[in-house]
Amino acid sequence: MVSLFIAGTDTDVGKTVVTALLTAYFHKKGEKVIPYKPVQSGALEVEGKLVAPDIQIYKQALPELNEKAINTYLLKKASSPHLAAREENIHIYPSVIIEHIKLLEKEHDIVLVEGAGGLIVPLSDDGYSIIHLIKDANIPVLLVARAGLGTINHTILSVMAMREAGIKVAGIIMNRVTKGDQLIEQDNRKMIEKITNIPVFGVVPYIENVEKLFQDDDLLNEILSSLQLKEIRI
Ligand SMILES: Nc1ncnc2c1ncn2[C@@H]1O[C@H](COP(=O)(O)OP(=O)(O)OP(=O)(O)O)[C@@H](O)[C@H]1O
Ligand SMILES: C[C@H](N)[C@H](N)CCCCCC(=O)O
Ligand SMILES: [Mg+2]
Repeated sequence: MVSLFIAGTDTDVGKTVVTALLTAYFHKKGEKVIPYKPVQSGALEVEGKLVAPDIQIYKQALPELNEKAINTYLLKKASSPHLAAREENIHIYPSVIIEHIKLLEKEHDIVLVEGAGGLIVPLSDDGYSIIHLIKDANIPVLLVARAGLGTINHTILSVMAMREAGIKVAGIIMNRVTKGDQLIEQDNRKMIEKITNIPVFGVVPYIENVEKLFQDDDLLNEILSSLQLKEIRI
């Protein structure tokens, strides 16, 4: 039915953790939700097989996920997808990804599409990037941003780029990937909301052991209830 693109201000900001949290949230609400990682670079080798690291986290939130249905391009090099694809003589076709999103939309209430890195991350040598894919797929964005020092610039630049591209930004979720100065983090949230006029739905706390998060229902429910996810309008 509907899709939400989980974009980030950078790589390693927590798009996967937020996608998995949203998967758990919508599943608990009884929605038929599916996360989709169209392009995964930095594939992991597990028992001689290449697997997508992000999907391993999704499966902690929703164990019954079929990996083949939620990843289209699986690339070895832990780099920008355009380089990883070039290294393997693979071409990433946006049309293939968009078609797959439409197929998933037919079978689910909500599709959560995770990007790769930040917004201006090329998928091919011609510079076609994640932001172009979002525009062509015509999907609203939930932007994931670090909570700490440096995020004001990254987040507002990302919002400016999406606005210039005519992309709808549904909201922002900030993420404590590190334990930083709380005064800075609280002020970051206020300044970002004030300057962008986009709601920050909440701040994901620093999680001591992400691997165990989805087995700890109390912690999971505590984090989910601390985020104003009911405010997300798709
Ligand atoms: N709130 C948090 N507390 C502690 N660690 C976190 C938190 N959020 C993310 N991490 C850790 O930070 C790293 C990067 O997170 P994640 O993989 O979600 O980033 P990403 O934006 O999806 O990266 P990519 O661009 O590779 O997809 C991971 O090791 C993850 O476990
Ligand atoms: C390998 C990494 N974990 C991501 N999958 C891809 C990040 C691409 C970042 C490109 C860039 O901004 O320089
Ligand atoms: Mg990720």
